[in-house]
Amino acid sequence: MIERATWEEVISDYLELRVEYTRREIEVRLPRSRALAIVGPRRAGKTFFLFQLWDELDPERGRSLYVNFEDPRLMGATAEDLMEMLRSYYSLMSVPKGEKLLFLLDEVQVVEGWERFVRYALDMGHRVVLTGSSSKLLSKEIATVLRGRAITVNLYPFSLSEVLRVKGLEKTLPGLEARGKLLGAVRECLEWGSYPEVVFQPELRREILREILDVTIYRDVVERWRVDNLKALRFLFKLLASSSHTSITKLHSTMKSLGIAVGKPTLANYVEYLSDALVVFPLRAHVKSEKKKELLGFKPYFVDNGLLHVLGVSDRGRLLENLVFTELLKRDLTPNEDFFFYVTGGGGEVDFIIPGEELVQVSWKLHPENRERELSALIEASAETGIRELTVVTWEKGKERIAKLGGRVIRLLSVEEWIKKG
Ligand SMILES: Nc1ncnc2c1ncn2[C@@H]1O[C@H](COP(=O)(O)OP(=O)(O)OP(=O)(O)O)[C@@H](O)[C@H]1O
Repeated sequence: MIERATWEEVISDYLELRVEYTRREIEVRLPRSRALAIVGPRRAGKTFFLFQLWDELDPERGRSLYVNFEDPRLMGATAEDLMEMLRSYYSLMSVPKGEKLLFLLDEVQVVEGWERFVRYALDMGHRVVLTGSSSKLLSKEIATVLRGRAITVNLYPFSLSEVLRVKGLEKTLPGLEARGKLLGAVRECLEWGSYPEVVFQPELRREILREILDVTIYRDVVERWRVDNLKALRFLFKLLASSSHTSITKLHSTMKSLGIAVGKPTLANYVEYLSDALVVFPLRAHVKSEKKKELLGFKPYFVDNGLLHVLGVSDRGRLLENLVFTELLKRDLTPNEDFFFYVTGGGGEVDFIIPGEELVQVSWKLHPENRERELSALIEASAETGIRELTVVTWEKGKERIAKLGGRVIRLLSVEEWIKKG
């Protein structure tokens, strides 16, 4: 039981708390009668985004309260305590009972029965924004426990354009020096990713990324799912980082050949746990037949390039492909729902297909040896799907801006040109 005096202290402490943050470029609507759940991987900035929303929705903080339930003063809080929180707020702030409030509930999953309070608050006409860490509360679970009374917004590490804004480089200025700085910033994202802490404290980036990996693996996967074969999980994680295209069968045989004993169903579960923790995304092929989809395996992508880096990945092509993947995520596209990879009838592969919209091929550089392969896969995929928006994203910019082939036009963009277009 949390006493009223404790609630009053907690509520007023948070009302006074000011957080300096970089504005995120994420649009949200907060409808009445539904809670807004902010969902994302560890350390992406969910708490900081709550503070941004607080400033946007109630800048005076006159009819709202923020509570972080990991506050040690609130240990053991239950749904009944949340009712006491509400009463304490009305009396502390001398607000007439029944006045509509905005609740910002951080790490709400630690409160036993939180969903009952949220449903009650919505029924009473209050507005609710919440975050839950993926160790206990997955986005799909939020939808279930709130019985459809939540909308979710996905929050990932900074997008490239957010990083450029942080560094004051969002408007490209003419001149070699400005271009050099811009390329330097994009290269840093390619190698070190864009977790906010990494962007703000580059001198500590290796340690920060290692800590994020550990928290994700131990708290969101091992503890949550009671994984007992830690050796297999850690090895799998590394293997996923170094594989650009794989399948459970392939992973299983690689591990077997290295003497790591783990069953195929267990491996499939581990991949799912990592994907629930929003750290690894197994991207599937865009095909109707489930059997074919299974046969084509998946392409593992990571939520941030920095994680790949500390896992020892240095292949530039893989890093660039992953960067493009993370940008698609940040455009609010959901892997395996809104985008996939594509395999043509002739066996050519296109890295990303947004069905009905766009085909995107990623290549470090187009040169005579790979040009034909990369472009003809796009042309073939275009003929098969009817998609005419065709792009090749490269790192090294050639002189060519567009390629005309097979009666189609393909845009050749460097990664910084491509993000501007998005
Ligand atoms: N918008 C931002 N502006 C400036 N710094 C930020 C921003 N977002 C995040 N950070 C930095 O990243 C750190 C982690 O952010 P935050 O605590 O919001 O992440 P989280 O997603 O809530 O993490 P967890 O899942 O571990 O609870 C912050 O302590 C801050 O240093």
